[in-house]
Amino acid sequence: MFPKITRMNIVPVAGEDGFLLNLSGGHAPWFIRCVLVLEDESGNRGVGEIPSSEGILKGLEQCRSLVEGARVNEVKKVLSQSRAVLSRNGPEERGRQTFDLRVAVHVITAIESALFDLFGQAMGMPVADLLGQFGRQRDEVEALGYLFLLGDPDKTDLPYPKTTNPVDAWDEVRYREAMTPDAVANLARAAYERYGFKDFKLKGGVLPGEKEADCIRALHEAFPEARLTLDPNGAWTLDEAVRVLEPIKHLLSYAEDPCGQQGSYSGRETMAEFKKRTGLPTATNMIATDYKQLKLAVELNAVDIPLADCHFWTMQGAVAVGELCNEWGMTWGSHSNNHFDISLAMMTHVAAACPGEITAIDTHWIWQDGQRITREPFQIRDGKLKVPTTPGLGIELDDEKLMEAHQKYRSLDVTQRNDAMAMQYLIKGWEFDPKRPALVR
Ligand SMILES: O=C([O-])C(=O)C[C@H](O)[C@@H](O)C(=O)[O-]
Ligand SMILES: [Mg+2]
Repeated sequence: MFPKITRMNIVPVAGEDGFLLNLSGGHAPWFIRCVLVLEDESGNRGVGEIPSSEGILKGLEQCRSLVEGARVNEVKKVLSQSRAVLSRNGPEERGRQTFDLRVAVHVITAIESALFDLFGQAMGMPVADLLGQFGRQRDEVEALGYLFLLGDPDKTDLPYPKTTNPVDAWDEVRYREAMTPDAVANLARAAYERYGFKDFKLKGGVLPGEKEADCIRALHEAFPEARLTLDPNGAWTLDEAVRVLEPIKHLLSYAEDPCGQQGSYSGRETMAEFKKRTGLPTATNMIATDYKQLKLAVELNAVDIPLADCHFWTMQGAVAVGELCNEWGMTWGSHSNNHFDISLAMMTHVAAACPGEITAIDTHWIWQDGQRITREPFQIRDGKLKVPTTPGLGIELDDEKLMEAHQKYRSLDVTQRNDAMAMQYLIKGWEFDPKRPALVR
């Protein structure tokens, strides 16, 4: 008999973040996540990490009675019951922010991750080996260097982290203003030195498009061999996207959400048109975020690289997208938001189980590196993450660090990401506009 789950702990947590800029505004000095910890009768613990919001915390509570008392091998039963309960809350929208505002899919993922962690431990198998039709497909997962334009923290009175004892170039640059092509190339060099990335992505949707194209030119000059992409989160109109990216298309491997919903045209329609007009492959974490959207995106030939982040596709869902991509001649990739080391492990296992050639996964980890809630966070070396061979997710929770992160959450009095708050220090009264780069006001 497999052990029963005796306890479900829902632990909202917070960590430190820099002044990272994007279409939604500027990151606050903190980021908010939710950790789910399941304990079973044999004393094992399983964990999951997702974004946090009041809705998500409530959604997890709604599933408590389905999880507690279940056996650790009842993964599918618990997940389908949870799905049914959550569906009664009504339909949900991703929204137009750079981040996904849905509840149910995140709640399911937290439960799924913690259950697979426990089930894997009971079976003596790593989660990657249990996922998808084929299990583990690789022992190392490539990650990309995820770069951001950075606001000047000294223009705010917010408690942004400061580096006191830099150990390397990355520590020198990660919390300082970076608004020029040179500064972006410097970030890439410093990140390369520490992590060995072969690919880079620049978060756009901040400056006028042409200025961001100049940053790509600087990145190419610094790393002529690197696969590069620019992601304005759909801020540009179709014409703007073509105008900005056509001159640098030979430097880009693909364009991520260059345009999106525009007037009466859907994001899938404008992206399909963008692909026709430029010949550039496209990636998205905005217009193919569930099966219906993915079907429409494929029918319209709008997307080459669905960035199926397990946090909003579920772990099994993300691998299913990877399997479809492999069959349909598309390329699987993963999006990310700020995250702790549990999510890093979840994304690594998921990417390991996707068959065929996949693209380097996004991770915000480089901005959080040094913080942890597990004893030994996975490391990025030579641009890669090793997929563990130990049972479950292969991580061990550090209770003291978890409590520290929870105390930080409690001290903040915020329950959800809000990038407008910090942005208002740079532009008084700043408000989100999905069709205008953050500093174009
Ligand atoms: O690829 C993306 O769209 C993201 O990583 C979305 C995130 O919300 C990003 O914009 C951020 O962290 O500011
Ligand atoms: Mg994106």
